[in-house]
Amino acid sequence: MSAVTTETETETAAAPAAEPVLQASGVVMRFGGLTAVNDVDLTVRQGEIVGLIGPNGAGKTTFFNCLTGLYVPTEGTVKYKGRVLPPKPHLVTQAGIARTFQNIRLFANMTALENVLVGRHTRTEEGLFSAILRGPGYRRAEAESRERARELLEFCGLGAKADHLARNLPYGEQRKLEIARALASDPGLLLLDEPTAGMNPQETRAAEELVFAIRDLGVAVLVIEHDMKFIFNLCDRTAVLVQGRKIVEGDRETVQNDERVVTAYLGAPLEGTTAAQEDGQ
Ligand SMILES: Nc1ncnc2c1ncn2[C@@H]1O[C@H](COP(=O)(O)OP(=O)(O)OP(=O)(O)O)[C@@H](O)[C@H]1O
Repeated sequence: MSAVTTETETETAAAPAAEPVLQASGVVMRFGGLTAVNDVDLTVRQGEIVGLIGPNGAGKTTFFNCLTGLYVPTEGTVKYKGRVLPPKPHLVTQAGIARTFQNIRLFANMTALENVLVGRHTRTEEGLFSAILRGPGYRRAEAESRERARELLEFCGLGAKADHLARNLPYGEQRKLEIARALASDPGLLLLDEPTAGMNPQETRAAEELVFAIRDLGVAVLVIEHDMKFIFNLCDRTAVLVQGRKIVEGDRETVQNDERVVTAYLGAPLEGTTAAQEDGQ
């Protein structure tokens, strides 16, 4: 190789070194006699969008809860950027993992901007006294937070809705607001739990673009979805959970052609497969 390295060569050489952002190893979650998550390993690397699919009750949300400190796994470890995560949700957020929920959890009587500001608090350093005294440090931090919150609303397509109450936003926009709020904590990894549930097809396509844009910001994404077309359009890799176990993980072809996956979905071809083939993908 020549001594002069072009930018392209540098990028190509750097690509295989993408660091793991998330490393879940041997994660088990038991509720009494029920093993909801059974010995699951999953790695998400910098720059990746990874899908997590599986039939209802497969353990997907429980696995998310294990990653975000809502549950302490019965067994196994979860590392973020090489460090074992503390099993407390606010510490996980502080470490750099943000999430959205399957059932939207916004502050209904607060504006869109205020909801994003709430998501920002883990990144503001002004303490209680500063807040009470409202000194220059506090005012500066607050102004910066507001500016960042407005940027995030703009980024998520909600720039014109900053002053609307969350409860008055259409469902699809509430989902986007959840994403804006999650991004406010400046995560390195974003976990999305069924981000397109209740969205119409146009909103779903727009959500796809938003997830690509988030990845392009340098945020790795792990997404649970039942919409297979969404998953296969978006994800570099997809893992399939069935009855708590990861039965397969790979690219679109690997997952779609795996007989165990087809069987798990009651023998029906995976939804989205036909559309994808028609697209010639
Ligand atoms: N807190 C809990 N206590 C007892 N059982 C639970 C608890 N949370 C989840 N479960 C059980 O664990 C299993 C996995 O549930 P989970 O919600 O993780 O599945 P899922 O794949 O996310 O399903 P869905 O696609 O329907 O959201 C289910 O049998 C569920 O009833």
